[in-house]
Amino acid sequence: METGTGIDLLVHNIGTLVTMAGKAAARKGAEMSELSMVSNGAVAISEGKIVAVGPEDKVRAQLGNAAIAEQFDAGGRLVTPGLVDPHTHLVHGGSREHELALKLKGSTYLEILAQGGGILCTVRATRQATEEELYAKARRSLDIMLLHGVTTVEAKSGYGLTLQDELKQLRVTRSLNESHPVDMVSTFMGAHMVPEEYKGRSDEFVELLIRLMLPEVKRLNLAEFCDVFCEHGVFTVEQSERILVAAKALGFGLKIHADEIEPMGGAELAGRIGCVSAEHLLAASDEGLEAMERAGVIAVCLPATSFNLRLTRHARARKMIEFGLPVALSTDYNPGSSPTESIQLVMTLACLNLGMTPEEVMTAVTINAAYAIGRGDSIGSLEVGKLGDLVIFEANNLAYLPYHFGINHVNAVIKRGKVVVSEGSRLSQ
Ligand SMILES: N=CN[C@@H](CCC(=O)O)C(=O)O
Ligand SMILES: [Zn+2]
Repeated sequence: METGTGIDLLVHNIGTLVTMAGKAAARKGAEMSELSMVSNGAVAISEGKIVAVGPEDKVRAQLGNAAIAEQFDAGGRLVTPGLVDPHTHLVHGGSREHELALKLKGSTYLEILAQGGGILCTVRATRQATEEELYAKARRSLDIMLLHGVTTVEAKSGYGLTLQDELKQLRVTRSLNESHPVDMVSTFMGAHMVPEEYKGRSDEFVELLIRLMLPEVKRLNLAEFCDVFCEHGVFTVEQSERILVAAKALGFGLKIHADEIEPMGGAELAGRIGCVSAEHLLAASDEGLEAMERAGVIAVCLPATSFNLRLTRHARARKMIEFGLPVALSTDYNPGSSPTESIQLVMTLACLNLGMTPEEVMTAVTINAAYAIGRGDSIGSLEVGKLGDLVIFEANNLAYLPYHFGINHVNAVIKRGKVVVSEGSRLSQ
């Protein structure tokens, strides 16, 4: 640390500090269990970034006589990097609680969709909503995410499916990024569904996406990634490839909802065209997972979705880790298949249903999630130069978080060096 640098915030008296410090890449295999933990730790933050981190005595020695503007006593608690939610459908109109009764009567997700419900129901509600209404609803969900320890969120469009309605969703994400403490990463997902007005003409809609929507979203700089729902009855592998290859040529990073329900070859496609991440993957083949591993694609598993869809099959996270794939976790927050903002619930489900250990889960919601949205160089671990994004948990060990489930363990959240949640439930913005 440079002598004379003033410290804006010193977080001290940390019982267990999970730094996630390590190699500058997504963690795979046994690396997913290496968390670089420190006992009796401290973190010093200046101008939003970490300037010193480690055992408290060493951090204090490093700070020397530097002025410390504010101190935060962590009270011996567990402190981790700010959690990262790398896959959400945050901005949308309406809700779909009526689908619960259909589900209980045995209707599947794809059956509800084929009957004009599901995503198409939310498309109608999103088209009807004003930008202000969408903003207010998404902001409430973003507050809940922050209260649960999430400091960076990816958000997809895909409930507009016309240029104007997609841009409306994307502008809401941009406004949230500008006005809310949580940092947003924006993804264009015009290929979330074929809209009703293009029923039976999906190739024409694919052309519209490629010729009109993608270039316009790029021109307005409203999204960094492009995502496609590659699934039976939605977009084929061939259509998904055309859209993603066009997006790549425009400079978008690529994501794909792959092999969620039916084995389609989506994981193979993700490897072939170099997606940054592939999501869901419940039905992905061994060959698909190997193709992803060779291309360095991050597997984003969404256990709240398989739980909520009452699926007996889950993403094969253990196999993925064995294959050397970096695994990330996310809520997949959306009004249909995963109406929850709670990343902490996801952490429990990842242990119980995917067989991941608490250490692997922590890696998956921090550093690997950060790499899944292209932010591995600035968030996801507590290292000098990275953002001062920290969560103070009402716990003194890692396993306690997934073990004691269904409640919010957050005591406080620090975003870019500012205390934005304190005493577990107060938003101090
Ligand atoms: N599978 C596709 N898209 C979302 C669900 C969206 C919805 O049902 O509204 C998902 O990732 O689960
Ligand atoms: Zn999704």
